[in-house]
Amino acid sequence: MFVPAIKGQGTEEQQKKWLPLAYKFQIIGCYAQTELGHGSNVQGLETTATFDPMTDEFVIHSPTLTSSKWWPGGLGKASTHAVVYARLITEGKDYGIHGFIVQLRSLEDHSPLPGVTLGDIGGKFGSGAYNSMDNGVLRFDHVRIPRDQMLMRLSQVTREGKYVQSDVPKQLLYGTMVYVRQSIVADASKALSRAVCIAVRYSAIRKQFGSQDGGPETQVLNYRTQQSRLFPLLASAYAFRFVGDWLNWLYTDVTQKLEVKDYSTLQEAHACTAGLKAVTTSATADAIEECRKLCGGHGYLNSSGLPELFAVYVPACTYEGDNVVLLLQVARILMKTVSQLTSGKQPVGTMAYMGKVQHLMQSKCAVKTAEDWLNPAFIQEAFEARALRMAVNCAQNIGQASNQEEGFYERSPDLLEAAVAHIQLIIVTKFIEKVHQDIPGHGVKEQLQNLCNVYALYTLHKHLGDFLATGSLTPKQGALANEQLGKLYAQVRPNAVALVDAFNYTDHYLGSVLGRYDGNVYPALYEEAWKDPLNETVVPEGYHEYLRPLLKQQLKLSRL
Ligand SMILES: CC/C=C\C/C=C\C/C=C\C/C=C\C/C=C\C/C=C\CC/C=C/C(=O)SCCNC(=O)CCNC(=O)[C@H](O)C(C)(C)COP(=O)(O)OP(=O)(O)OC[C@H]1O[C@@H](n2cnc3c(N)ncnc32)[C@H](O)[C@@H]1OP(=O)(O)O
Ligand SMILES: Cc1cc2nc3c(=O)[nH]c(=O)nc-3n(C[C@H](O)[C@H](O)[C@H](O)COP(=O)(O)OP(=O)(O)OC[C@H]3O[C@@H](n4cnc5c(N)ncnc54)[C@H](O)[C@@H]3O)c2cc1C
Repeated sequence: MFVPAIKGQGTEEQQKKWLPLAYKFQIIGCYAQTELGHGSNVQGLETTATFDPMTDEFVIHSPTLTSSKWWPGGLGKASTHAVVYARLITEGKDYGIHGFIVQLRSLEDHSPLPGVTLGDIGGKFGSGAYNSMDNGVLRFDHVRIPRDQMLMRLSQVTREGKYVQSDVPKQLLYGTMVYVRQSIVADASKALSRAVCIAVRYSAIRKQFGSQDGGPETQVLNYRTQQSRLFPLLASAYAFRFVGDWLNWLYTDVTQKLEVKDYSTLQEAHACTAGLKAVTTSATADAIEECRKLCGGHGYLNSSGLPELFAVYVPACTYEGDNVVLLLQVARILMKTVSQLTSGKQPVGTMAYMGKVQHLMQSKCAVKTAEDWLNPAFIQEAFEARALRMAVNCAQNIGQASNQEEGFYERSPDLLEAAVAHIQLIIVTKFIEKVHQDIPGHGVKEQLQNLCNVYALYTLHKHLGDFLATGSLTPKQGALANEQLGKLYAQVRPNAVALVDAFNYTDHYLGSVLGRYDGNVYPALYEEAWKDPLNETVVPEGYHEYLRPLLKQQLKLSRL
């Protein structure tokens, strides 16, 4: 995040000076934005950067305990420098949050520079899983940096202390977060596909019940309940991969447009990265835990690989923007778009469907049979109608409040659901678009088509209440979707293992005795148990101190 911050907010001169140092690890940087008192509310940060025209320097200061920087990854032990976000004050005026490059530690002996207090914030969730990351705390006591270490692409402070705003939108200050959020979506698919690979392979090996005439028991993968829990997660792993690829394209496109001062897609990039980050990370965190349960008792062992994956993954719901806060950003943009519909302004990009408001508010889904749900046009329209109607309902309810802000506050739980519906529509749309493309490999397209339908119909089934409440579907059509879903699971089953093998993960990368490619699960579990440090001694350390006195007492009593 140090590098993208300098790339996005630094001038060419600043990039030339700092980036080569960072690339060659001659300096190590971190992204110091969040404070003890404020993370989500960036405009509420308290650290100050006051310009001193006498010395041509900024004075970086932490005025309160709550202004201590708190969380930056790499800050605790490793970083020599940070991009610090602070309130810029010049000529007695507060100009709000800006980025500054600040050296924290000596390049000679790594000791903190004068006026800098720093350290690690302590152990984190999951007994050690994420603790290889040194998340840090940082305080400044009037630390001076040269004026040219303010990141000056978006605005400048002159030698005399005049504040000058460039002709670029100030939201570009948040650009680093947009960049990381888009990368988190692709990473969600990676984490989810790891968990699913473990659960699918193990479910093909694990057998319970169902033995007839002394024959083999049933592979748990053949149980309909196992399929209905696992295959939607498999489909989600593919869905997030495709939407992640698309988001990466969108981000590249926006970046190219920004270079020629075209800011027209900035809002679209913000809404899509924020919303997709929120929906994919929440779904992935839940899915990893579901995969643990799908692996029964053995899933709870560290050697299954799932506990560590979960512990490392769950903070993704919080870092780079709390998921609820991000979805409310999407909701704000949805409400803005709905309010502009009457003025004739045509929505664009992923909001374009809202332009069909007249049709979608009244359309009736034409599905009559379960097979009809295999038609992507029906799926697409059902998701569009649900998302648009939820957004319009929210807008109408907000309109009845005494003022917009109050209405938004009161309706925020509904707004959250409307934002999720909009984002799920994007995921479904991008999956449908993907399977319409030429896909090489015999039969691959057909498998992806199945997974696309599973993702869409499972999402529909899970959120059926939304579809019914908005009148986008009838209860009968909801039941037909569920019927079709069951048939799709049966079609996915024969290829389930191949569909996770296709992720091409090595055993080393998976780190799971349950997810081994060769399926040799039981010998591996047995062998792994003997590696437990508790098994280094046959008689445990505490035996003489704690167990023996108890046992001897029992022995004495039994002899009486
Ligand atoms: C064994 C191993 C096991 C497992 C491994 C397996 C798998 C791997 C697992 C995990 C790894 C996965 C991924 C790793 C990849 C990367 C992550 C790595 C580390 C994470 C490091 C984390 C870093 C951080 O967290 S940095 C801090 C992040 N902080 C935030 O996100 C703060 C959130 N808050 C905000 O963004 C803002 O405060 C706000 C909420 C948006 C509010 O802004 P503001 O107060 O200005 O107010 P408004 O809402 O009114 O907005 C004003 C205006 O601006 C527009 N806007 C807002 N944001 C943006 C934006 N980003 N871009 C463009 N425009 C924006 C907004 O729409 C308004 O516009 P209008 O004025 O037009 O309405
Ligand atoms: C592992 C990890 C790594 C991190 N790395 C970095 C880093 O490198 N650099 C950095 O600067 N920061 C980093 N962070 C900090 C991270 O970005 C913040 O923790 C995150 O943005 C959430 O902010 P918060 O902690 O202030 O949560 P809060 O905003 O305090 O959230 C608490 C609760 O309040 C709710 N809430 C908050 N505001 C609203 C609202 N307006 N409406 C409704 N509900 C609301 C949230 O949904 C949540 O339930 C990291 C955090 C973690 C966990």
